[in-house]
Amino acid sequence: MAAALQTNTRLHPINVVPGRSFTNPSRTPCRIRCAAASPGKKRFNIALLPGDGIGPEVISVAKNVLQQAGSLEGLEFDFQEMPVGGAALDLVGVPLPEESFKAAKESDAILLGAIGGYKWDNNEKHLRPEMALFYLRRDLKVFANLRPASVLPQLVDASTLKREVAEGVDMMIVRELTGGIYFGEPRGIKINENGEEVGFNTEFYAAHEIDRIARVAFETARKRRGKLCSVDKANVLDASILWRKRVTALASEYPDVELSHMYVDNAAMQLIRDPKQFDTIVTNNIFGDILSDEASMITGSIGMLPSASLGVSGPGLFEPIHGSAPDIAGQDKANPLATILSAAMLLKYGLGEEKAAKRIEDAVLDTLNKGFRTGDIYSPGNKLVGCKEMGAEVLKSVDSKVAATV
Ligand SMILES: NC(=O)c1ccc[n+]([C@@H]2O[C@H](COP(=O)([O-])OP(=O)(O)OC[C@H]3O[C@@H](n4cnc5c(N)ncnc54)[C@H](O)[C@@H]3O)[C@@H](O)[C@H]2O)c1
Ligand SMILES: CC(C)[C@H](C(=O)O)[C@@H](O)C(=O)O
Repeated sequence: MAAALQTNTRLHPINVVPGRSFTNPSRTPCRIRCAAASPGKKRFNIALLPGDGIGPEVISVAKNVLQQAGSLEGLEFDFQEMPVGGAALDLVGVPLPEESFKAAKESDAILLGAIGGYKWDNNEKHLRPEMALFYLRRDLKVFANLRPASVLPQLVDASTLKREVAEGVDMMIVRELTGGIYFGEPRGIKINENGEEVGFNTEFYAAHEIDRIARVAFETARKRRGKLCSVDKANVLDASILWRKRVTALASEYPDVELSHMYVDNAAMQLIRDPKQFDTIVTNNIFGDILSDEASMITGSIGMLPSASLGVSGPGLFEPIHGSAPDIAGQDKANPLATILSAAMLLKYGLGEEKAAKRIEDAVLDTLNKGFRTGDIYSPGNKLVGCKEMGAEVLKSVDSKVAATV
């Protein structure tokens, strides 16, 4: 298997900023040999963007799981690993090198680790690692961010909420990803008429942006338990008033979906009070960012939550919802399950390969059933493992499923 892994890994030279370049240890892909070696297999190009901090640790583990689950379903992957975020800043001076974007854009799907870290925290805004995420999301036009948050039976005791509150929680947060205050104009920092510095951003939504995310959410709810809660701040914000109006107008097209509305401050409270009341939540960019981090703790850890960012066409972007966790980076402490489950979402939503996705989901459950836990989801009586060992155990479970089904 290791040979196949290496053969399929494409490491390309990058030339981005004039006068500055770097070359990855170049290994030419052997397309002909690979294709000849496995006739009849479906092949996909996957862009791997490990990023910073724990990003490379969780991506390396998730890549192996993706490769193995895929190969058991007749899929072959050409992986192209490219720098983004702080890693790219250090190499070529920009957070999203053109070559990295090109590789992502031309791939069939993108798996991203995480971006950011203390080292670059004081950079000017356009030179912050996080800008890579904004450019990727905006330029790939992946406006719909699906963030599932389910309490797995194996992890009820890892939740910070009481068992009876956490047990059975299963929700999908549909976060608008390419609009709102993250991208609205005007924004900036300037000196006002009193000579004082002022910082400002604009929460901006056009009707079509609300409609398209609302449609994704209605469709999502329809395939789940048929309940959609739209979260806004329509008692204060004009953009939210329009949001609520458009979502309400669309409801007549989805009579099978029960629509409700909730103010975001109440939603933050209700998520902790009675999270089981939620099935599908649809909300704007910033509220979705905050509520999904909150929801992650109901499930036990932010290290558990995957995400899929999808547009109308082109590759989807798949990433854990957590960040680069600089406090534990390089210590083999990261929980790789959010990234492994993002790989499952990549297979399901990005490539339409549901069977391979299921293999990964089953393997994660199997690994948890065997009692393996990283520190963030550890509870007494289980076996504490690091990122690598957790990955190795999931890989074993992917394999053992084969033995059971062959
Ligand atoms: N999508 C992304 O790439 C993304 C998302 C959020 C934050 N960030 C960036 O990451 C950096 C750190 O941000 P932060 O500290 O606010 O959030 P974070 O998510 O990186 O970490 C918050 C806390 O959760 C823990 N944690 C996160 N992921 C974990 C995992 N897989 N396993 C175990 N523990 C985990 C961390 O150790 C930390 O204590 C910042 O630069 C931020 O901008 C990036
Ligand atoms: C790092 C940051 C820019 C990002 C966001 O706010 O979208 C993160 O919190 C996320 O959820 O992916």
